[in-house]
Amino acid sequence: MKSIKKVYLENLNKTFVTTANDQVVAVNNINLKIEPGEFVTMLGPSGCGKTTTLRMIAGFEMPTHGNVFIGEENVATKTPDKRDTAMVFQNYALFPHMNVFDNISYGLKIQKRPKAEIKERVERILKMMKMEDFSQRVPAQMSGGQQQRVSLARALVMEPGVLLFDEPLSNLDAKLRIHMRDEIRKIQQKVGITSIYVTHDQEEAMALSDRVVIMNAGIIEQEGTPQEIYQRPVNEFVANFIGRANILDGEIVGIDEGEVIVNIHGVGFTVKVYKKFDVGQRVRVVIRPEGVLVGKKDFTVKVDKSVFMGQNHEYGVDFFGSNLEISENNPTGKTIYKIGQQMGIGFDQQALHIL
Ligand SMILES: Nc1ncnc2c1ncn2[C@@H]1O[C@H](COP(=O)(O)OP(=O)(O)OP(=O)(O)O)[C@@H](O)[C@H]1O
Repeated sequence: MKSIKKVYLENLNKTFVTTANDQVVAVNNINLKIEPGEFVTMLGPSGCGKTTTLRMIAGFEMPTHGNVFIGEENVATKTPDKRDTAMVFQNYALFPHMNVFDNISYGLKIQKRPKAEIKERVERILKMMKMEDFSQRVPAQMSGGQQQRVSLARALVMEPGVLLFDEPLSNLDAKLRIHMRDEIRKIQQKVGITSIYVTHDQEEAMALSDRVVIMNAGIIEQEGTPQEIYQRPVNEFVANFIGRANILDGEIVGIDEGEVIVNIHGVGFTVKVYKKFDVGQRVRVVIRPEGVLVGKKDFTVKVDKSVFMGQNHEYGVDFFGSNLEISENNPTGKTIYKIGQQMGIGFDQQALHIL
């Protein structure tokens, strides 16, 4: 395997000019460092600029301005073949008339590698991906998941410094997506290759990544480990985009080292903080549905929704005129509250996060 490369995007911008002569800022001066061997996912709503960013890394799109470093080299204006990257596409992009072996070996043939080397490399990848038995099949004789594995093998066989994924699992059904994402992660860790992955599926991003980059309207809202993004979102956009979030009004009423006391509708909670707050400051507080505790006495609320989901019981309650979502884990043997009933609740202080 050749060297595993770092990637650095510096003030990267892409402004499209439409046929009506409107300017669309798809990517707005983003900066991002990706370490060698890291698996980074770009996640965001439709139109946020994640695909355009990936395509600028691959060389399918030229930046309006800014730089793309792959390793030490600035490749911003180079064609895709002059960059040390390989891409796995959403639609697999396999040659329909070629069998698996020929699809995987295509890039190496273009590079005019010796026949024996091609055979050895393709067979090694097929073995690693447990696809030896498929080598003579053509794409039409395989399932979507199998075709996507061929597409991944075709990228890996080139031994690129960076592997790029453009929503590779979107065309697969839910069960296969989970299986394939586990497989992608396993293979990526085995090979140790730097990987940049684009998706709009937050669960996929959390399951795959060392680091998640949340994009919105051409900018990066937050980057961090899946835990950081989920537990410590920097703003309401990120809190609402990743998982489900209840966002409550509160007021800082006390400050101690690394902690504050926040008053939420008359009840004080001690919360760990990561930035400076002042006494009297009005704040927004995030609590995930699983951080709301059923059976506590801090607040009495009325149940509007009560749904048994197996692993958890989902409630919706009226909390001072707004809806509060509650997810009670492992409901077996616990009291089930029905719509219209009163329920006592509290908040897990460790799960409260002040924006
Ligand atoms: N060739 C183009 N000409 C004009 N505008 C474009 C072009 N390509 C993309 N855009 C615009 O740039 C913005 C970002 O698009 P991009 O495809 O990067 O978003 P995305 O986050 O990948 O969305 P999706 O998840 O829907 O693919 C969008 O507003 C899109 O309409």
